Amino acid sequence: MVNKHRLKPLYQLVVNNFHILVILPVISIVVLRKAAQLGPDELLSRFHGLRQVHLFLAVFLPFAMATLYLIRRPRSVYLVDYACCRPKSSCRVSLGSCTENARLYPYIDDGSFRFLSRMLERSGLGDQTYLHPSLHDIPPRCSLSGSRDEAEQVIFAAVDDLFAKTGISPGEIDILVTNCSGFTATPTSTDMIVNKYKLRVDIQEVNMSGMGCSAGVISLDVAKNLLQAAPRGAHALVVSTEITSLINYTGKNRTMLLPSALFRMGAAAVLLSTSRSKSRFRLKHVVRTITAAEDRAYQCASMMEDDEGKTGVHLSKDLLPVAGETLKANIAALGSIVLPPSEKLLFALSFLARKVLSRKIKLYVPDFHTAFDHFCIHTGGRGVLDAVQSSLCLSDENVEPSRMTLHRFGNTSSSSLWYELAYIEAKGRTRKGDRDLP
Ligand SMILES: CC(C)(COP(=O)(O)OP(=O)(O)OC[C@H]1O[C@@H](n2cnc3c(N)ncnc32)[C@H](O)[C@@H]1OP(=O)(O)O)[C@@H](O)C(=O)NCCC(=O)NCCSC(=O)CC(=O)O
Repeated sequence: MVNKHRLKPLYQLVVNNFHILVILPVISIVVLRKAAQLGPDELLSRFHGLRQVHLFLAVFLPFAMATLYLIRRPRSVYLVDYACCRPKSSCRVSLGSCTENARLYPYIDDGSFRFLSRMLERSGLGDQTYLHPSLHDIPPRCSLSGSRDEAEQVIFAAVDDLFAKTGISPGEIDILVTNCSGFTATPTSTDMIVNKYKLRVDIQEVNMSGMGCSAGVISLDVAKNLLQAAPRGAHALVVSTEITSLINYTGKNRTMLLPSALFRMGAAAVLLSTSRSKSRFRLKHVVRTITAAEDRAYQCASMMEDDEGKTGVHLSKDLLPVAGETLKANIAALGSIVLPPSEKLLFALSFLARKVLSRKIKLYVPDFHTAFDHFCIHTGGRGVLDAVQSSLCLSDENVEPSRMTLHRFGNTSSSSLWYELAYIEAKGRTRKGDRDLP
């Protein structure tokens, strides 16, 4: 019997190197046969027959086209370094203390308490995640000043660390992009950073809110686009965070109780540049997939009031399937750019077979290990990680950085992928040339 595991590397070798293994030899054979048919005298006389203008065009045109391509292609964007906030140890909360506190909240009934404690148990969070001190109180004290304090704590800790790591001075920052879904105060978090670090008056700043965990990657894309339009060597500072202490839901709606079991304090600061010097990573592709046009996707995570007028964040049960479908669409778009021809061909064949032969034929799930060495999957909750692992056929080792980040830091929303990258690096798993999927 043919061993599938031995056959696949051979198949990949042939398909991925088709041009070297097949096309180049075929062209060489055709050219050599033609040359042999003509003979050396005929070849020489044809060569002498070439006019200077032909030779000039043969050399100049490819050279001119290559130069034009190099001038017009978008500048590469590099990730100089990144830093993740580790909140003060006084902010640490164990699952036990979360449960004990919840039992004492005056507004929580038995049903809500049982649900919350079960969700805490099943969430995938460990005993060392962080919440702002205002949420340690019984009942929690949620206020604008508390949230501003949380924002300052996590953002400044991450940015201080980044400046210290990179040795860059605040005056060298040209672009500032921040994202935080729930906390949108005036002055904004970008102004908070400008004021604290006395950034230049002419920096370009963008402050994004309400965009959830996806905003981390969207911020990178915005910073990348701004950098490509800025003078060469410019620097962009991207700060991603979620502030947990603005709202504490006091109602009984389960979909709105769930966030308090999952979301935790955290932030990451990232320095990007179009200069390669001192950079650690290259930002290769950013693919956005926006599904807000569909009502089900639009409504799956929203800040709202329940029937009793109590404000909270509603996480619909549809969120998991919607996230799965969106991820699939996003990966398909990304896959068409990054996957090797061997995987694209298998996918195309399974797609054709499904269309032409039978709908029972399963679509081939590409082997993403052929395009990526590490996976940073958003730590949405244990259920999110389980679903992504099974739909992308990832190994336990692939999702370990996400599970460990969820365990250690909880769902820190848009900053979670940087904590995962930090985990991968701390474990010494990255090598030069590795490719990461955030
Ligand atoms: C919460 C979980 C860890 C629970 O794990 P379980 O294995 O117990 O899950 P389960 O599916 O069996 O569900 C257990 C019980 O919880 C209930 N349940 C599950 N999801 C619910 C929801 N969204 N609202 C209300 N109830 C919910 C189920 O009905 C069930 O109740 P019963 O047993 O009574 O029938 C998991 O379901 C999970 O990770 N869900 C995804 C959480 C999520 O939406 N994350 C994304 C956050 S947004 C985000 O991350 C983006 C951002 O940052 O902006």
